[in-house]
Amino acid sequence: MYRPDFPATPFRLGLYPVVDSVEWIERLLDAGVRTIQLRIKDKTDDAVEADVIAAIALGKRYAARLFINDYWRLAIKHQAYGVHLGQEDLQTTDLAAIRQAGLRLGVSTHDDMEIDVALAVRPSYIALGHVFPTQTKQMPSAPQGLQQLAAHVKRLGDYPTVAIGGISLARAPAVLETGVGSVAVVSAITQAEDWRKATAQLLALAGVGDE
Ligand SMILES: Cc1ncc(COP(=O)(O)OP(=O)(O)O)c(N)n1
Ligand SMILES: Cc1nc(C(=O)O)sc1CCOP(=O)(O)O
Ligand SMILES: [Mg+2]
Repeated sequence: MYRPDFPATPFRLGLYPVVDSVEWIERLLDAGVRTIQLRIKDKTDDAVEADVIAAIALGKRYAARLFINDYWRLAIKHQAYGVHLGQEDLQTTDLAAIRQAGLRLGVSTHDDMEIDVALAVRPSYIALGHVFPTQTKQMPSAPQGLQQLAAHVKRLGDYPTVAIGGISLARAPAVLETGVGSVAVVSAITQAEDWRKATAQLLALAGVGDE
């Protein structure tokens, strides 16, 4: 069986909001979230560096697991807890530098072949998406659905996993029933009528993750 070749995360990362600003990071950490990602798209490193520094500082202040999406050089430079990368990023990233710097690595996957690629990298966790249709990101593939998610979770055994894509409060219980270690959400929190209530309800279902 495969084991991570990057620093470990707990199997259960719990509720994992993916957000695009330092303001959201601070709000959600203050609301009790302990696994979170800063996902700012299509900017230069220079343009996002101040936000990356601020997000990492907040992650440390709240003893949270703060992942930086895409900007792996900045994540290393400022010592984030971890980095999240997509499949296409794997070809252009210095993975050894991330490992040597002691950062955790999460990798996106969307089917069995992408899981093979991810397992070859032996990241800290494997993200499984998109489970349901999503309005947040244009996806080239079809939603995998709960059955396929459950099959992936079973295949991966005790490898840490994160489900993402179209996960709402109503759908979260069925997602968690697959045995996946974490649910990552964007719109279920950021587009909620009452984000505090939505976060509290999702935390009650998915938890804050294990130590
Ligand atoms: C937890 C988690 N899972 C998947 C993704 C998607 O990452 P990626 O494929 O790199 O796509 P972008 O988010 O960069 O558009 C994620 N960010 N987080
Ligand atoms: C950023 C992202 N990555 C996905 C993947 O499948 O890799 S799905 C997704 C968007 C998730 O947003 P929401 O919770 O609003 O559906
Ligand atoms: Mg990415």
